[in-house]
Amino acid sequence: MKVKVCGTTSVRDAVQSAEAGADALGFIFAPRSHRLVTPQVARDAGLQAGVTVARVGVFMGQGLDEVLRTADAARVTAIQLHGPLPGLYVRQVAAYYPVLRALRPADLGGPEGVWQGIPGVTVLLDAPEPGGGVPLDWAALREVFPPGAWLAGGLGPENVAAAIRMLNPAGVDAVSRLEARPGEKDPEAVTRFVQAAKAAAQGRGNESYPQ
Ligand SMILES: O=C(O)c1ccccc1N[C@@H]1O[C@H](COP(=O)(O)O)[C@@H](O)[C@H]1O
Repeated sequence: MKVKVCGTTSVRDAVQSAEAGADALGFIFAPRSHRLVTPQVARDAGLQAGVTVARVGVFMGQGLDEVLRTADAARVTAIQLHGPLPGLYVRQVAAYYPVLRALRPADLGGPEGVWQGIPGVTVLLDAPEPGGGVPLDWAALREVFPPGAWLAGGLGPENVAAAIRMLNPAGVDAVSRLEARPGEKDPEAVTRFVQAAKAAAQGRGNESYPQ
C-alpha cells in the first residue's frame, strides 16, 4: 500500500516526508489552494526527495495545456485531477502521465465511476471539498469502495489505520492533518501518519469487522 503526503511546498518538507517513508509527494497547482507551489519549487523539492519517491502534480479546473506544461516544468511523475471533467480530458492527460482521478463518493455510481479498471487511471476517493480535512463515512463506503482505489479525505496519524482496516485501499493520501499551518508540514505528524499507515497495511486481514 502506498502513502502519499500531499501539499508539499518546500525542499525541507519534501526531504522530511521522504525520510519518514512516504511513497509519493503531492504538489498542488490548483490556483486557489493555500498550498499552491510553483513548478520550480516543486521540481527542486521533488528531485531532492530522491529516486524512490513519486511526485504527483495536483490540478483542479485548469486547461489541458496548462496542466501538461506545469507538470513538465515541475518534473512530476503522475497527475492528480480534481473536479468535474470530461472523460476525454482525463484520457488525454493519461496519454502523458499516470493519473489519480479524484472522485467523490457520489460520483461512484455515475459516469465518472467508469475510471475503475482503465489502465493508467487510478481512482482516488476524496471528500467533496478537497484539502478540507473532513473524513469520509468509511462504513457507508464498505460495499462500494472500488478495488485498487486510493483513499483521501481527512486522514491523519490518529485515524488512518482504522480507514485502512475498513476499506483496504491501495493507497492513502492526506494533507490538512499533517500540517503545522497551511502549506507547512508538521514533521511529527507526517512521520506518525506514514508509520501508522504502513503498520496497518502490514497487519490488515488480521482483524474482522461486523457485517
Ligand atoms: O489541499 C488542497 O488545497 C487541494 C486543493 C485542490 C485540490 C486538491 C487539494 N488537496 C487534496 O485533498 C485531498 C485530501 O485533503 P485532506 O487530507 O482532507 O486535507 C488530497 O487528495 C489532496 O491532494
